[in-house]
Amino acid sequence: MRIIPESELIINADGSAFHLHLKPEQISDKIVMMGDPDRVTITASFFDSVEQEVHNREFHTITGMYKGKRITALSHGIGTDNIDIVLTELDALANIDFETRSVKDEFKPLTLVRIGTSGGMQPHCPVGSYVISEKSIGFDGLIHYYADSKTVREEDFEEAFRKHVNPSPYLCTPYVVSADEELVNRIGFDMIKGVTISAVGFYGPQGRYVRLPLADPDMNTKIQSFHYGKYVITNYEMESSAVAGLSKLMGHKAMTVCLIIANRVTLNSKVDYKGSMEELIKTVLDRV
Ligand SMILES: O=P(O)(O)O[C@H]1O[C@H](CO)[C@@H](O)[C@H]1O
Ligand SMILES: O=c1cc[nH]c(=O)[nH]1
Repeated sequence: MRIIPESELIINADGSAFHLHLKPEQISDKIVMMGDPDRVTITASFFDSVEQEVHNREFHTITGMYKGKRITALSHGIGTDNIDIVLTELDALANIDFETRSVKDEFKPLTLVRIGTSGGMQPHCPVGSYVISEKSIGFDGLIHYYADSKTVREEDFEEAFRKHVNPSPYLCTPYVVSADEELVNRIGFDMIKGVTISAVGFYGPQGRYVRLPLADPDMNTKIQSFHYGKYVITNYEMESSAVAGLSKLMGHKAMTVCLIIANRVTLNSKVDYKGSMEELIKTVLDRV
């Protein structure tokens, strides 16, 4: 039996996971996740009762009951680097015995749904629409740090994308992963399904030119014209690739659904999106 050293999985003095500050009994196996800590408060406002509320850094967690289901709402902050922390600690909370520091005999699968905001890359993903990341293309490179990424990556799709977009060799090699099919069909049956790019930033890495000129000003034109079978790239956000990829490697079910708050084709955006976000959250809570 492997004992995981203290330095590799840091457990706080109160028995909680290092960053999330959560103890194993404080999370449900149904988890909804979002970048914004305030979105967790909004999510919990729909709960019938609240059992736990924990804050640390950008990680805000509330566990409660919603229509007879125990659900955890948790904020992950921005970026796939945060997803590495959140997914590893959630998986540890579910599947590692914090007393013995060893992997439990029985695997506990988690269901993880990220409810995010996103930028639409096609005319059929206007501001206000809900887009499911059926597949994600990670520009982040996180998955390449873990063994067996080949088992969850879609290499033919990756190759076709690389040929079409011809990314600079200085960037991470883009990887392609799919969300959990059953979850996508259950939660997103009436929503737009597409392919999402998880970028490593909001501005230059998503082709936004504010003051600094871009290294590849044609990147978004190439992305918008890319086709692979029935698939086109629908939207940009910053976490879905790592959520889908790490969850698949760990054996959990995961998907991302986003509210489109900017459209990069029509060049418009909406900053007052609270109502549409509340509707999306309630829909996910009903279906998860
Ligand atoms: O609204 P959230 O869930 O944070 O998602 C999107 O918004 C942030 C950027 O503004 C990134 O985290 C991106 O993925
Ligand atoms: O354009 C957008 C909007 C929200 N989040 C992103 O990452 N990009």
